[in-house]
Amino acid sequence: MCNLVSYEHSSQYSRYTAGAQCSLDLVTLKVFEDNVLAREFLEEKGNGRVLVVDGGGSLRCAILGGNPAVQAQNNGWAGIVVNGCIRDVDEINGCDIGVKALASHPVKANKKGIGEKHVPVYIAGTRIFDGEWLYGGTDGILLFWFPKWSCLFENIYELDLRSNIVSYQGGIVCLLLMGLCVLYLLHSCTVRSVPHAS
Ligand SMILES: O=C([O-])CC(=O)C(=O)O
Ligand SMILES: [Mg+2]
Repeated sequence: MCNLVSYEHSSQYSRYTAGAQCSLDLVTLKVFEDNVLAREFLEEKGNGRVLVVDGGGSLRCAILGGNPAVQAQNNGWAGIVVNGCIRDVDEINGCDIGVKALASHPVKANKKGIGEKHVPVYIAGTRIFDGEWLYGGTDGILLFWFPKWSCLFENIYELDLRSNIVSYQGGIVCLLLMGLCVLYLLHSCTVRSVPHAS
């Protein structure tokens, strides 16, 4: 297990957790030691989204630097989660966006533009899908399977970028509830289909 360090502007992360707005849909990106696609994303309007960059956990160079982080702030992104390293940490900490990464590294990444956008990624034991919703806070990150209803099911799963602890408790409760609903529906149908003996 790797130690994940949190680079975050605390006010931003308290903004993530304040009020159950459920408004932070995430965008996924899979790259390896290359920062071009992340920069491309952050040049777009963020509209309060969070960019989740799976850099394969590489600790050999930084796939996010200060320039794109500033751009992300100016373009209205809410945060960036990096399964890899970042550089220009002081500049990033000065930005009013939440950034979480594994560590910092002074070396720049490649600029070949290789990677995949909007694909499922696997970070800290958790599969993360494009379009899911995310809350980031100083305690870690909460992800929600289905956006519109996610407010109803807190803690569907938790990705803690400091300790790598993933909690499925809420998800299990949610699955049990759904299972009970299915059983109830099946039971109702069965009862209705019994012919009257008269
Ligand atoms: O220029 C780079 O590749 C990385 C960097 O420091 C930045 O984006 O600010
Ligand atoms: Mg820089």
